[in-house]
Amino acid sequence: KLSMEYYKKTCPDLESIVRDTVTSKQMANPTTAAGTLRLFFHDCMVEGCDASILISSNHINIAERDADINQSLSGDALEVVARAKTALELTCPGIVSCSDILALATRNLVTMVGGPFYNVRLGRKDGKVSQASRVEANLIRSNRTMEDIINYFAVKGFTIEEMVALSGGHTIGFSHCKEFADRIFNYNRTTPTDPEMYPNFAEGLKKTCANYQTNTAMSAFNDVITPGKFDNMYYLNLKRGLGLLSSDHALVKDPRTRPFVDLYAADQAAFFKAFAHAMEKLAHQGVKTGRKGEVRHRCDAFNFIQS
Ligand code: HEM
Ligand SMILES: [Ca+2]
Ligand SMILES: [Ca+2]
Repeated sequence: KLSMEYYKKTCPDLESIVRDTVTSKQMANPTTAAGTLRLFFHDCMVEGCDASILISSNHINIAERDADINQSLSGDALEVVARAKTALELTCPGIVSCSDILALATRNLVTMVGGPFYNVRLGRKDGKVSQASRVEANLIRSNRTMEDIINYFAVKGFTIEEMVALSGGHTIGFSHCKEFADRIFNYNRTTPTDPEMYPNFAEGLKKTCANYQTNTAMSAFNDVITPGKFDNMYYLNLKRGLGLLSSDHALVKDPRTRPFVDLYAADQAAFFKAFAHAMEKLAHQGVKTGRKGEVRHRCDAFNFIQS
């Protein structure tokens, strides 16, 4: 359904316009790459890769962006897509969908910070539904069991190996303290801190997050060793007790996921190959073509609501 040549005639400069926009944004704001990767994941898992995540709420609709789990999505990520859209509307107005822009921007940003290149096929249409109430059932929280996480990804069509590879997205970016506070302050009745966390790491996190309930912006890097570089350090960290989220650490505990953690920790090329493959699959999740969607004029509003 999707193709590499989709905009070849109608917008031949698409790739270079997206590349230029993304490069200057990432250089000015180095957190853009991680923010955009997470934005893309949250888009594709809810209504498919259709830019439903980019819609703003208005008086008649509470959009996905306003669901609790999406409150922490990156403003820089939303902005890089909006900037690319503005540039594209000047060159080829009404042609390129916001969902294709997000897919391309994500790939370029992952590659820019050191991750693998993969092909992004194009021709997605933008969705006409974006409801906050449909988000929670389609995304998963880091405090869930590995059983739940495996099942969640299976329902979306991903194998255990693909899930472990996609979790490697946490090799970049950060998490707010509330996402892992239970692991350091409230682990169980016998100990406040997960004893499987590397002690100095846990101590550092406790300091960073000491006032997290009042200082809600406090956060920690997902990959404490190479937070800005897309590499396999995430898996090496997991083996040393340096995983941040409960769902990260659970990957080394569960016998179904552990072999893949070991493989990707030992072999970055194997991780890159698996990640690239899984991202291509993610990018095809529930895509809409033809009349099932539209090409938005602006990424934060449906066409039919615009005056
Ligand atoms: C097991 C499923 C997953 C869970 C439970 C999970 C959970 C989380 C949580 C709680 C955060 C922190 C959000 C914040 O506090 O701002 C986060 C951040 C992030 N996640 Fe995931 N995630 C999962 C899978 C993925 C996947 C599949 C990707 C992409 C391939 C991904 C990419 C990211 C990135 C890049 C960040 C950092 C965002 C930033 O720095 O702005 N995650 N994730
Ligand atoms: Ca979506
Ligand atoms: Ca890293």
